[in-house]
Amino acid sequence: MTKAVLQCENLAFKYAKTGFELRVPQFHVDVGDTVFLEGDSGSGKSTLLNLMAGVLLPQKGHVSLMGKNLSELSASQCDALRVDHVGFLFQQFNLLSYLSVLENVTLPCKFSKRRKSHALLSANTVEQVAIQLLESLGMGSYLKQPVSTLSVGQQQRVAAARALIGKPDLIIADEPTSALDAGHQQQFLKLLLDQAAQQNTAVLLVSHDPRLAEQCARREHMAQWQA
Ligand SMILES: Nc1ncnc2c1ncn2[C@@H]1O[C@H](COP(=O)(O)OP(=O)(O)OP(=O)(O)O)[C@@H](O)[C@H]1O
Repeated sequence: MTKAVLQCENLAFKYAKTGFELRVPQFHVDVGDTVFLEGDSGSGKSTLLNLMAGVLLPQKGHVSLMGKNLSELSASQCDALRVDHVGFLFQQFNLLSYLSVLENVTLPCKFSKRRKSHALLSANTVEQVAIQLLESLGMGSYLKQPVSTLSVGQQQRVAAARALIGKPDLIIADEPTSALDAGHQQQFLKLLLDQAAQQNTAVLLVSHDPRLAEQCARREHMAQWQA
């Protein structure tokens, strides 16, 4: 049986201020899955991602991560579950500018014992694992460099290595290629998906750009859930 990493069931969420409402009867990401979630601007992608991360809680239904209902967890339990099982890759990268490339990539292993112990299955130190990941993403010559001195495309690959380290069960990538030109978008996505496939990490790719769907196994559209 395929196991869901992430599952939304009968989800209903409404912002009191604007009245925008999202209803998601059923959505799931399975182990090793690659799902492309597309939607126009304002269709509720960020809202759904916040629900999936437990940052927003639904008024009805639930989101489960690794079989655990996020609405039943305390904020600290939710944070711990998220860092253990999910790597995030955002449009703005969220890298720490005062840290080196290597320090940024090893960060999740400082916050998650699980990610650290997974990383240490394939090498003696988390730094060695970070170097392997950075090399596979073509960033092996930039290890000690402060991230503030890198190009946008290079920062994107550092952020990808950070999301991948310690074999999380899922990577949530929100418009991760928006700062790249079309050729580099496909190339970056291929690197990310190849690496994720090697370590059996599922990827949920959220974007308004349908060209990115080609490399994913499944495709879902926000329009199906519009109230
Ligand atoms: N904090 C909030 N309070 C009230 N309404 C909100 C809030 N955040 C978003 N909305 C509304 O919810 C709707 C969906 O917004 P959301 O940011 O989830 O869409 P999106 O698909 O991520 O858009 P984009 O692609 O432009 O980032 C919009 O109509 C927006 O005005």
